[in-house]
Order: sequence, then structure tokens, then C-alpha cells
Amino acid sequence: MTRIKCCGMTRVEDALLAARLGADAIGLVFTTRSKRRVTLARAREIVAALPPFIATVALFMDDATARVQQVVDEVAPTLLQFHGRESDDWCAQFGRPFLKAIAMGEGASALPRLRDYPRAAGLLLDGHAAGEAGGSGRAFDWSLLPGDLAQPMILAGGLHAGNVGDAVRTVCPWAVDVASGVESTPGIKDAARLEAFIRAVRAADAEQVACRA
Ligand SMILES: O=C(O)c1ccccc1N[C@@H]1O[C@H](COP(=O)(O)O)[C@@H](O)[C@H]1O
Repeated sequence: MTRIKCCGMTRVEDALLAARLGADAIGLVFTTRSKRRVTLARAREIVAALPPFIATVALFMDDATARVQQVVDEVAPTLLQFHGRESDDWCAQFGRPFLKAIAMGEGASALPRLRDYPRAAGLLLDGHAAGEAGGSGRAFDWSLLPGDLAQPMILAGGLHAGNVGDAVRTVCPWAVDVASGVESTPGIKDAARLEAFIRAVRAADAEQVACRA
């Protein structure tokens, strides 16, 4: 079954809705380069409201070590997610499992970077170009993806209810991650779009026997 992460939560009600509809994880964005940025207080409020077994993922992009440590100490997210030029060692210093985002917007030239993060719990492949912020709603060419990634792959970038079924069938990712594709406005989730997204993933899962082989 494909795991589902819904990123860029800024409201308790949206996080609870995602959990109720069947999301496995929610993302909280701390980088200043995002319209979905949350304060520490709001992040704590969202995390405290969640039911059991929903993972929380704190997202950063070239942030200071002290800032990441502060979020680790005060919010206690399940995982960290790094979107910038952070190295594998730098990401690992917090002693937490982490996802490393790889900017796939440049196409095949991004592929060597998939080998640079052996300590990552998963690689999140996003549609933006290196140096740009994610959460742009931009997809990339999934046919570039190698079938033999060493780590679990989290597919992101421009996913929405209309294309996520194809993504699951074509790529067989460990998880999918969505931000703008389930929003009415940045940071505000749309219940109908979120429900349609999760339904589309589950429908593709039901058809896709190859991924479970
Ligand atoms: O969501 C953001 O604002 C954001 C900012 C900076 C780096 C990453 C960000 N979001 C991540 O990007 C992916 C793809 O977003 P989208 O679905 O294409 O809008 C998203 O899943 C977040 O993990």
C-alpha cells in the first residue's frame, strides 16, 4: 500500500481531516522560503491534536543547525525533511530519521545526487530545480527514475487527484507527498481535493499488484 504524506499543514482542522481520510503523515514547513511556514506554537498545537500512528515531518531548507535543533526539541517530529544543499552528514547530526529531497527539475543531470544520501531514511523526489523552493506544484519526468533505488522513494511534485493514480501505477513509490495539489490557497487544504487524492491513491493500490510483488 502506498503511504501518503500531506505536506504544508498550517491548521489543526486540516491535519485532523488528513488523518481521518487516511493520510499516514503530515508535513510542517519551517523554512522561511514558504507560504506554508508554521510557527513553533502552531506546530506544537497541530502535533498535540493528532491521533496515534500519524507521523509528523518537519521540513527545512538550508536552515541553521540551531533552528533545526530547536524544532526537534520543541516539536519532536517523527522525521526531518531537508530540501536544500545539506550534506548527508549534516542531515544525520540530529539523530533523527530524515528524508532528503532531490530536485528533479533538471532532469537526468539530477540522477547522480540520488547516491549522495546513504543515511537518509528515504529520498523525496520533487519537481523543482536545485536551489528553488519546493511546494511549487511542478511535476517532473517520472520515466527518468531508476528502478533500483537503495532507499524508499517518496514521489512528490505536482501531484493531484488527476495524476496520482498514474504515478502509483507507473512508479510504484513507497509513498507519495502532496502540498499544492490538495489546496484551495497555499497552506489551506481543500477537503474535496484531499479526499479525491487519497481515494485515487487507494484505487491505484487496489489495481497495482506489481508493486506488492
Ligand atoms: O510546501 C512548501 O511550501 C515547500 C517549501 C520549500 C520546500 C519544499 C516545500 N514543499 C515540499 O514540496 C513537495 C511538492 O509540493 P507540491 O505538491 O508540488 O506543491 C511537497 O510535497 C513538500 O514536501
